[in-house]
Amino acid sequence: MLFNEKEKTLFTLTRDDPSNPLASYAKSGFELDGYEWPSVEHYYQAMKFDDAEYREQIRLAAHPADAAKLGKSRRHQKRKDWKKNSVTYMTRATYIKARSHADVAQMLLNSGDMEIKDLSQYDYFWGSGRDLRGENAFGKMLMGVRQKLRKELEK
Ligand SMILES: Nc1c(N[C@@H]2O[C@H](COP(=O)(O)O)[C@@H](O)[C@H]2O)[nH]c(=O)[nH]c1=O
Repeated sequence: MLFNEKEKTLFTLTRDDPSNPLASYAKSGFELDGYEWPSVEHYYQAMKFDDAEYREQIRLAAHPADAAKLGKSRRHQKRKDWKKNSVTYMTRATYIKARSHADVAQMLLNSGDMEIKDLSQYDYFWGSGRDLRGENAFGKMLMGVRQKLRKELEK
């Protein structure tokens, strides 16, 4: 049946689902650049800014959603090179999270060669948008990290 085949080749999630270990909102902490980060989202949002004090405020946010809100503030200027580097920061944090939590790495590796899609309806960059034609940058990033983890296992 077509439906079943589709199920086998597609792995879906949404970036802001704290209950999914692969989401950036998952509360799986890790250490990076000399600090403890409560989630990938905290790190990603903090890295938007040069202002160390504001970064620290984001790092200490109670919930990934609060970190995201602070990251969207128009009162604080984002780094000029942010758009160019945003995917790199999301990738770095996700990779370090997976290296710090064996169960997260395993979950990603268990997805095999399935296409990973972020189904976020309102996000045409990280997600797939309402019409599923979005960039799916979050899903692509996860597939890249999966590839890297797999290569490291082969060594
Ligand atoms: N980071 C990014 C975009 N982010 C866009 O801005 C929204 C909020 O961004 P964020 O806080 O980064 O998740 C996000 O939902 C997405 O639509 N867009 C792009 O073309 N290229 C990027 O590199």
